Amino acid sequence: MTDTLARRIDGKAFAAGLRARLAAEIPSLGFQPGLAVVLVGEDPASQVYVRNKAQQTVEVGMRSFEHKLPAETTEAEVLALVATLNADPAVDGILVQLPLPKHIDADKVLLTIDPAKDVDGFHPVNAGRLATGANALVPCTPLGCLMLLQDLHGSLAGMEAVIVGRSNIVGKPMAQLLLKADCTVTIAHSRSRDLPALCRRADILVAAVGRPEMIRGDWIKPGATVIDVGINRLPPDASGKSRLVGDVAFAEAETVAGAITPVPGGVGPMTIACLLHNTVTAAKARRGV
Ligand SMILES: Nc1nc2c(c(=O)[nH]1)N[C@@H](CN(C=O)c1ccc(C(=O)N[C@@H](CCC(=O)O)C(=O)O)cc1)CN2
Repeated sequence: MTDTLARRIDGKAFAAGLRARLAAEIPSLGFQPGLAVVLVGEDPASQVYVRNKAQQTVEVGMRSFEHKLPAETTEAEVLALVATLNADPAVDGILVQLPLPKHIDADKVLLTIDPAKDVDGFHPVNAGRLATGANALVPCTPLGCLMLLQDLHGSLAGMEAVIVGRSNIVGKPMAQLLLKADCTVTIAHSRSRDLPALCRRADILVAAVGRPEMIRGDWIKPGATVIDVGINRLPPDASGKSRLVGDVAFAEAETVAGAITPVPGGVGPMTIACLLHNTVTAAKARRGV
């Protein structure tokens, strides 16, 4: 524990700055990039995220195409919609909001998206490009984490990074990005031996496990930078209020860490800002700009 509290990394402000830079760039492109977002079903959190995506897309000066489909939509219908969007010249980016209803195979849907329009960066072609160091569309959440880290530290070369979580959406691409930035990278997970000791090695600790407040203060190396990707809504307390917490026990962690992302207001807002960034990247690449 240290006398001073960790610096709070303000993802909300950084995301606003990124959106402002995109809004300034878009009029000079000579064309208007378009983003199509597909939502299947009525998951309340997904509805909010999709609404925010559409609103922010328009705010930065791009075209937004929203496709809201009922929960009983068949897999074949979703695949047909993706095929139509692949062929639509006004659409530069396609995002299918996750999670999908259980009767739809998400991997099959993601595989159908044209890799050049895959602004989520989830298609195996983009995952492979990222892994081999080629130009790729990079998953938005880890890209946002990298931007925050580089803004804070400049070069990350030589730093010891530990990522807790091995998902295709966050853990694995985060590891590739940090490796590319010359960090020494460990991916830890639920079966890792002595997780607290592994975490204590980290100059950069990325928590992406989806378990509320699992990473405790005494798992953190004094002065480390902690990036909390978790967004967990706790059940309502006695007063009826529900609270959003990360995968890190924030009150403990901020007495040990050097810098930390809060939840909310840390990594979350970067996800949508990076989606807009990826759409502009995809739009330029499709036109050879
Ligand atoms: N196709 C995708 N599906 C999902 C992704 C994704 O990147 N692509 N990520 C998440 C959800 N998500 C965007 O889709 C997302 C999550 C959280 C936030 C955010 O700004 N969170 C706020 C808090 C919001 C709240 O109050 O609930 C914060 O952390 O400050 C934005 C986007 C799963 N699906």
